[in-house]
Amino acid sequence: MPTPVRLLIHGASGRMGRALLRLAAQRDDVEVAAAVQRTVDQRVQDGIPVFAASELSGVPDFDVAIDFSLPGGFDPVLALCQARGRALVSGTTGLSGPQRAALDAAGTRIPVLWQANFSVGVAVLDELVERAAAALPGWDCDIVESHHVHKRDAPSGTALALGESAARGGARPRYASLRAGDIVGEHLVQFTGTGERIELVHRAGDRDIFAQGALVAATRLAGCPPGRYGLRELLFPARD
Ligand SMILES: NC(=O)C1=CN([C@@H]2O[C@H](COP(=O)(O)OP(=O)(O)OC[C@H]3O[C@@H](n4cnc5c(N)ncnc54)[C@H](OP(=O)(O)O)[C@@H]3O)[C@@H](O)[C@H]2O)C=CC1
Ligand SMILES: O=C(O)C1=N[C@H](C(=O)O)C[C@H](O)C1
Repeated sequence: MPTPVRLLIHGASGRMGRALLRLAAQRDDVEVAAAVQRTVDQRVQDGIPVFAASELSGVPDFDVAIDFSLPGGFDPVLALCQARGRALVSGTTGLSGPQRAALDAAGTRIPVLWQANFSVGVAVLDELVERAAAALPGWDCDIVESHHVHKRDAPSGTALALGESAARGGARPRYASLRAGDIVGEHLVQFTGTGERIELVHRAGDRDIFAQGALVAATRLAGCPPGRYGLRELLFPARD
């Protein structure tokens, strides 16, 4: 049995962080070295040491940090990974242009994977959107995303990433956002011509799909050379 990959879970008390901790506990290829959240009320949880964001420099050694926090928490965890020479998997959305540039720069020193959406279904949707956009010149392209009322960024990271794929295919996407109830995440990409319409839609029913994707990506990123990695090349290595 190979040695488990040691994880730092950053954003541990959040909706995604809780799913990551629960699913990591069910796997034998990872172990959680530490959990980090903005504020701490319990120093140890289920045997895992918990640190406040202000204590980040004191976390024990780890192989890969998994970050699902907020843009305000992103810079410190990226800096920590670079200082320690450790890999980073991040799904935090709403990052600024400079933060995205810092990710690219970090890829020259450590293995880095940032992905707006860690579900397999959205990875496939992304391919379909680019192909549809290329095949439908002149059609309108609208991306409608729906999420729970607690989500802060809009359009969602996924909507923006799908829009980039549509643009690569030649479309000029427009965006609309809906915040309602407890919707986990839905993305509709609609291509409209004259007298006809194509709708490509992905509906996430459970955050576990994102958490599983991030955990698998972390196990594959551990031990990789420095670089800026994509989810598809880690999940489907034979295809890319
Ligand atoms: N790429 C993907 O597949 C997905 C991405 N996301 C993205 O992941 C992020 C988290 O989502 P979600 O779990 O719903 O959010 P939550 O608000 O539920 O959780 C946020 C977490 O980050 C922590 N946090 C907030 N600010 C900081 C900071 N400055 N430093 C360190 N930790 C901080 C919070 O700690 P505390 O509780 O102490 O405030 C909490 O643990 C969002 O950007 C979301 O868009 C979500 C789902 C899937
Ligand atoms: O905040 C969320 O919940 C989600 N955020 C990601 C995004 O911004 O696209 C991914 C997913 O849709 C859930």
